[in-house]
Amino acid sequence: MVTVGSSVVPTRPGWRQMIEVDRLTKRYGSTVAVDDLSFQVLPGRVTGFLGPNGAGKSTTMRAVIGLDLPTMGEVRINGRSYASIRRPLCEVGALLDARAVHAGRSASHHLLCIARSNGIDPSRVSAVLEMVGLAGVTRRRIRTFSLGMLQRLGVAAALLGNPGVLLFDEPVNGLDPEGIRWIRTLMKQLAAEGRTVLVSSHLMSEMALTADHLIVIGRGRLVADASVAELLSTSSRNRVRVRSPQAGRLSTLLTRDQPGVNVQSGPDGGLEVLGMDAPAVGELAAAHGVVLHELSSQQASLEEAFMDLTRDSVDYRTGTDLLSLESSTTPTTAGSRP
Ligand SMILES: Nc1ncnc2c1ncn2[C@@H]1O[C@H](COP(=O)(O)OP(=O)(O)OP(=O)(O)O)[C@@H](O)[C@H]1O
Repeated sequence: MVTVGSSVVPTRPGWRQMIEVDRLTKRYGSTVAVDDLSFQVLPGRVTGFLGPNGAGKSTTMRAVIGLDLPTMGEVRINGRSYASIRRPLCEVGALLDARAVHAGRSASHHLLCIARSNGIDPSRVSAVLEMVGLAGVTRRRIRTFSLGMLQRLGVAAALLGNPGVLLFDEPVNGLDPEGIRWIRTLMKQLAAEGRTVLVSSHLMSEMALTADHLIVIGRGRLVADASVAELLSTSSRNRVRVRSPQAGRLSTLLTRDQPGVNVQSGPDGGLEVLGMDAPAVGELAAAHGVVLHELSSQQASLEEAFMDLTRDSVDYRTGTDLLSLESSTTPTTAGSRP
């Protein structure tokens, strides 16, 4: 049984911690993985960490927990470096690589070893295994675990010290729909308890449901630091759908003398208008006596907004992607920057 709730993980008044990434640069030889990156992750909300493949998300997360030393800049957790925290697992929990476990151990032995070496009460082991839904397989060797089970075990390890700061790198990888839903609920619950939650994912639809705030990076640099709503509202793919028995005339009116307005025909004879909001379309139609049968604002999806934002920082692109970019008529929109 999966249990997520404040009855299992009590709220602690000390959970007002924040992660500060301050002018972080990380180079591996000639590769600049992270490039003068600054942002803050605040408590009480789920912060999604997005970026194309190779953008530097994992490197940044590793730097937060001291696994990678910055080439320049620093990362602070509540004002201190990870190395200076006396009992790190009780302040910061992280799931970065679910496969990085001793496969010959059982789930409970694995967690017990971590608990012992970090001065954590061993009673937490059964508590966290219960929380992540692995209570029925505590004695099974980890080598028999599926990827989804490994992810759950990694989440259990991150929660072991009941920390106020949590980092999850692609936690839904390998999870089934029930598992994805469970992770979503868990993230929100942890944030609602006042913790600081940073989670990376490539699943935009999932991020749209889970995150309150987004940090988007591309080629190691900050692209956007904004709420989900702000980010969606700035997308150039926001459009107005309009249907009219005088569609041809309306289309001419919309594009005539209106720089930046783009009108496309939909399959049902409707029009999709980019570069103008719904009230302006309605007023223009009314001023010229054009009858409207439908007028609605269509918001871009997070995936569309993400594609806009990161268009210039995608390192790996297929031929099909290139074709669709070339045929795209909409300009790139930058999100709000701090
Ligand atoms: N240990 C390393 N040695 C050399 N290069 C590395 C190392 N770790 C990461 N890189 C490089 O740094 C860049 C950023 O990688 P990173 O894994 O942080 O990106 P990411 O955003 O997490 O990518 P993905 O979404 O594909 O997981 C990439 O070009 C990667 O090849």
